[in-house]
Amino acid sequence: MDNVYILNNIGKGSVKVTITPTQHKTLSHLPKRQPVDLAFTDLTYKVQEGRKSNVKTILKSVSGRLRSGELTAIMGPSGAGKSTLLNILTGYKTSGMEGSITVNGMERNLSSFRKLSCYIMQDNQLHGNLTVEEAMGVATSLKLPSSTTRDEKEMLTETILHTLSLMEHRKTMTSNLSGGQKKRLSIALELVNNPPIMFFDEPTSGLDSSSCFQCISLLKTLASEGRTIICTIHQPSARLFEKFDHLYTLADGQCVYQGSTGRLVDWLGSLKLQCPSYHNPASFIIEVSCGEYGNNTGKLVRAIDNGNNDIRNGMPFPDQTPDYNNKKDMEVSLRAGSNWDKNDLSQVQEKFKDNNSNGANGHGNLQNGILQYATSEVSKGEPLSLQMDTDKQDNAAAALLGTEGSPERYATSEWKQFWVVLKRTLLFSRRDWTLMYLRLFAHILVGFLIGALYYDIGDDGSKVLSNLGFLFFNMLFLMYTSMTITILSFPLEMPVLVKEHFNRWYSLRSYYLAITVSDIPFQAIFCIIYVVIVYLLTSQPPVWFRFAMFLSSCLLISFVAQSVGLVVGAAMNVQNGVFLAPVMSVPFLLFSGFFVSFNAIPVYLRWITYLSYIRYGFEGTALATYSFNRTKLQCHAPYCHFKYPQTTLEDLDMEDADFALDIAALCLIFVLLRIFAFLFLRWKLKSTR
Ligand SMILES: Nc1ncnc2c1ncn2[C@@H]1O[C@H](COP(=O)(O)OP(=O)(O)OP(=O)(O)O)[C@@H](O)[C@H]1O
Repeated sequence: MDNVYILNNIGKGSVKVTITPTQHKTLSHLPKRQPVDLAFTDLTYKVQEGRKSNVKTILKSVSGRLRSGELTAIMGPSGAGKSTLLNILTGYKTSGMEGSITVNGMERNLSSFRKLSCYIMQDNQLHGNLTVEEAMGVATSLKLPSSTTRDEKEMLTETILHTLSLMEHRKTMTSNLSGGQKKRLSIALELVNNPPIMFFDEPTSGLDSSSCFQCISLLKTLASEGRTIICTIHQPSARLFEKFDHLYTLADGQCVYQGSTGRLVDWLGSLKLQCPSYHNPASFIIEVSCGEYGNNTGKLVRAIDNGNNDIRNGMPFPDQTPDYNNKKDMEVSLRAGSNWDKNDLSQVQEKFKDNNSNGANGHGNLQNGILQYATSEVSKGEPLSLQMDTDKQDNAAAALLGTEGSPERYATSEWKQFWVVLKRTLLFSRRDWTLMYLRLFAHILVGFLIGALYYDIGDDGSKVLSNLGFLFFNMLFLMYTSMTITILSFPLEMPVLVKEHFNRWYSLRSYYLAITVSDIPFQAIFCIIYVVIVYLLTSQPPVWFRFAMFLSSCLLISFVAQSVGLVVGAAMNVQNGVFLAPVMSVPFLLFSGFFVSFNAIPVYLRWITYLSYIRYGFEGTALATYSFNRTKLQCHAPYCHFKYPQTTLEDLDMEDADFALDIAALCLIFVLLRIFAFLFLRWKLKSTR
């Protein structure tokens, strides 16, 4: 409320002055979401180490409560298990885990949970070739339902950018943003659909102290609007530490402290661990956990029962799980608003009691975003459920029960996702100098070089062997250019894909289809330019149908090689891919029919020729050049052995070869490789988790 002051202005009577308190930047245009509390009980995480059945226990039956409206720090010495705990809570890691994780008192359903949460990883995982505004455009297109209008999306983008102080950088390429700005952009992108739970892996890493403070202040604001904000952090400064509401500390995979940051020193004092005056409590708890004051881990773990006990009363946290087998409980929960107990203002106040001492704004700050919704509904004095239509009740029930995911896994249809990712990839390609202009330049340059080397040999009966060398070189060039560019560029996409796919921006299918389709037109244009140059300069038969056959063989070879690049890029990293792909191509080159004709290959090795896509391409271009009753070639030498094209085909063992079969084989290999690449990609996504 505005404060009105009456000031006496000497000689002119009184003047009324209105002082409006500074407004917090708010996120009032975000979609409304329900607040969410997260609890975990007896969480154990084990990994298999080495080949032998050595099992390493990383998290040892830890428990904890992470509440909405609070900024929680997960701290601990290096190797204590912070990242592991975060990965498990986000659902990023699922195998090897035991124990229970509940969301608002209900057993977590991972599919529903991933729609409620977002995970912002340590390295910002942003596409460098987009401006801030474009990146936000992609996020709003993918993360908001299609029913959202363009104006609404723009307003939302503006609000978020304004709140996160990125408005003046909206035209800046993300690659040119500072570390702190990149971090804020990562948050801005995920804020689009207003997830009630946000996880951050070391959000302050790589930032200077001022940016660290800004970043944590921002997280604090997000939390004070009702979100559950959880982040791992390495030893924050005292000023930064004060910003956190809740602290969860791990040592050697066990919980040594869980509670408000304000109570930490007293709690440790009660266990005879006095924090020296003027010492940063955050450093002190880490030092204690590291054993610098003796071995106190066991004592701390027991005092808090490994995270089971509430330090406020030393008692175990109450069990919040409602009995949803009981239909009545379920009805009561939905109807009387008990499912959203967090919407009960009195409970919100209760929750924030602990933080008021800690400088938190309590519910005074909860005007916007999540709790605005909650409190406004309650303030009307009606139970929330009475204001929900039947559909909403069903959805709420499904989400709570976790028995079935909401019918829509993603905010938009797969067609829309495909279209948005395709447009984004085309934009990158246009802006990527290496990908586009260097490739174009290479095709033109090599085209003219080959044209000059094999100039006018196409119709010369004495130079047929050179012409076959030219045909083989075409295969080699097109194969390597399209394969290596994919091997080099595709793995770089992986971290962004992992983040965006995990945060439910799009399905892997739509992403894969979009990137598969996006490079085909460019590859086709480069290949056509190259083929036109070499075909004309080397004087291959000037017949349209032969040119079309020649071109289609070359096009298919480059598409197939690109697919090989995708398979390799999806299955391994750049270093391995760049070495292995050319090495693996050697057998295909040897069995292409250029070095050894089919009949000369030992019978037991002939099967390899059927797998060699180079063979089909080489055969296709050879048939386009010498088959289909081509008339005899010119001969400017005393004797031309290959004057008759039929002789060339006989020497190559291609007299019975079928061009249609070559094309069909290339198409089949193309489709199979694309399917393999998809399967590898899916496996890679799972295995990185
Ligand atoms: N897949 C794995 N195989 C073997 N050990 C693992 C595996 N994953 C994690 N660890 C071990 O588990 C322990 C906890 O790892 P984690 O990354 O969670 O620690 P952290 O607390 O985040 O450390 P830091 O602060 O240094 O990042 C470490 O000792 C680590 O070596």
